[in-house]
Amino acid sequence: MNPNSSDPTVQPVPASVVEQVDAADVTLSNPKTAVISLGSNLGNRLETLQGAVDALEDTPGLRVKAVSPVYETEPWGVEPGSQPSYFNAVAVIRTTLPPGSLLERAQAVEEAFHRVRDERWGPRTLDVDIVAYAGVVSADPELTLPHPHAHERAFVLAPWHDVDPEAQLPGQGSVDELLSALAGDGLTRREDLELRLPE
Ligand SMILES: Nc1ncnc2c1ncn2[C@@H]1O[C@H](COP(=O)(O)OP(=O)(O)OP(=O)(O)O)[C@@H](O)[C@H]1O
Ligand SMILES: Nc1nc2c(c(=O)[nH]1)N=C(CO)CN2
Repeated sequence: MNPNSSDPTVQPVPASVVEQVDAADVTLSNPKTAVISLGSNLGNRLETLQGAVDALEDTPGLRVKAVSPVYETEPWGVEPGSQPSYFNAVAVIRTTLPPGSLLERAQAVEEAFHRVRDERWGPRTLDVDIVAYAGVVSADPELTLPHPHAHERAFVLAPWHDVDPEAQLPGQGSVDELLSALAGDGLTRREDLELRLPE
């Protein structure tokens, strides 16, 4: 006899709960690769980018697998000369965090570096964007995947290409081709600077 069938306190688990638990198990046991873009154009830009890499590594369920070279870049999307130049880099991570939790962590790291949100594309101590999360494609404005501007930003594609020349931007094509289609102006690889991969 089924031992539960005579126990009135044991309710069947609703299918929706089983689905959620299964989905969580899949995430927990199955780390995903994600690409994070880092940018800074205020304060000590290199120190801030390194701090962000270290803070990401300090996140439970997240490992930084690669950090790109550092690029000095002209501010994109704003009046030329209206802001200081950026330092940009990308980090490739493996994580068991689902996308929404990764975004929360990214925003907490920005806040730790005193990021102030006022104007769109305004100058900032630190910007941490999720460029891509596994092959996920989503139009959710809270978390659009891949990042809605990634395909048109050489400051994202060039460092990503450096660490993964075969990379694909889900729904957009190869990073190599997307990068070739953009003028590489306003981007200088800073050979004299380096971000450390946390140990
Ligand atoms: N892939 C993504 N990565 C980070 N934030 C995202 C993403 N998709 C949507 N967002 C949303 O965008 C909002 C604004 O982000 P943020 O202030 O960093 O924009 P921004 O850096 O000024 O511009 P951009 O998003 O074009 O880089 C965030 O609150 C977040 O919810
Ligand atoms: N060069 C450069 N330009 C930008 C950057 C950035 O990181 N680098 N970030 C922006 C908003 O996320 C807007 N413009």
